[in-house]
Amino acid sequence: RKKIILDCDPGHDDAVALLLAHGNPDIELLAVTTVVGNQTLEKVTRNALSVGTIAGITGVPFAAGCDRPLVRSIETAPDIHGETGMDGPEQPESTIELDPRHAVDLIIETIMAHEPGTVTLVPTGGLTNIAMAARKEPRIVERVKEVVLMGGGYHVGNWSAVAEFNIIIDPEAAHIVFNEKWPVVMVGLDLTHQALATPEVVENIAAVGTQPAKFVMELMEFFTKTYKDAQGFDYPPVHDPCAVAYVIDPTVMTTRKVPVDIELQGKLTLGMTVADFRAPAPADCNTSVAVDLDHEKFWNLVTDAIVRIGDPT
Ligand SMILES: Nc1ccc([C@@H]2N[C@H](CO)[C@@H](O)[C@H]2O)cc1
Ligand SMILES: [Ca+2]
Repeated sequence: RKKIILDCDPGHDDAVALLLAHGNPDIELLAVTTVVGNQTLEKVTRNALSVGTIAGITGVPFAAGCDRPLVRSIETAPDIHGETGMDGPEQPESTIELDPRHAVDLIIETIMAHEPGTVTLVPTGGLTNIAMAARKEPRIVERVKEVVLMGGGYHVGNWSAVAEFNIIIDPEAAHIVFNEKWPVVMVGLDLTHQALATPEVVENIAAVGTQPAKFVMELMEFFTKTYKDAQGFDYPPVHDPCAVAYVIDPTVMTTRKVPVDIELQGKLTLGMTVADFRAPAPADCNTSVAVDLDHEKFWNLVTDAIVRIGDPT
């Protein structure tokens, strides 16, 4: 099984990523950590615990991390995720106790406790916790198998013309993560904008008929409305589970090995993930970007995970 740490900011799509990671039999979820992003740290942490409760996740530590970016001030996304960060469904009170450790320490301890090259880091929010972990314990960089992150976009932006939310809310953290010597797979908007929750997709999930399925359906109803109002999409792109899907089955998408660096100075381009497609990629290039999604295979993974979760509560 593939061991992962999910660092997230739930977030409607982070919630689906967590359900996919928990439900898929090939993934061993070692830890769930939260970071400020879609909403404040307090709100996204409450949301993560709610999803864990609904999914019946036990024996997995949940820890909260950084409550603001390394340098810049907090920027949240209530226009998409609402005031709670996961508006739409009723949220149960959590039955999961938050781990007392800081997320950065839980990330470090988890990686150092497992064989080198066996733990995959899956960030689906801003990269503040990941950057802090690499600075506090540089040895995690050569031990991590790979970093598979939802973020960026080589030709697409959503928080500016050329920058994506997870990167631009903490571009200094992103610069650290993309420039460490670990392998980075960037699952950006170019890919995730193909992961649309169409009515057919939502119907297939609703047909599972369980409480978690109902929860996802209600998440998607809200996400559909806000994505339409705020970004003019007919159907919402469910970004974060794409990163988990890649870890489960890399053939669910195509990738290109290209150098990627983060713009920190641009007036118009701050937070842009600048990908250099000029061939050939340098031999020491440790970054790749996701290009084409196998839509059918992806949504089958998500629906299958929800089926496997059953009705735990
Ligand atoms: N408009 C908008 C803002 C933030 C996000 C969140 N950031 C990433 C997509 O930009 C995902 O991780 C998602 O949780 C999605 C849409
Ligand atoms: Ca997210």
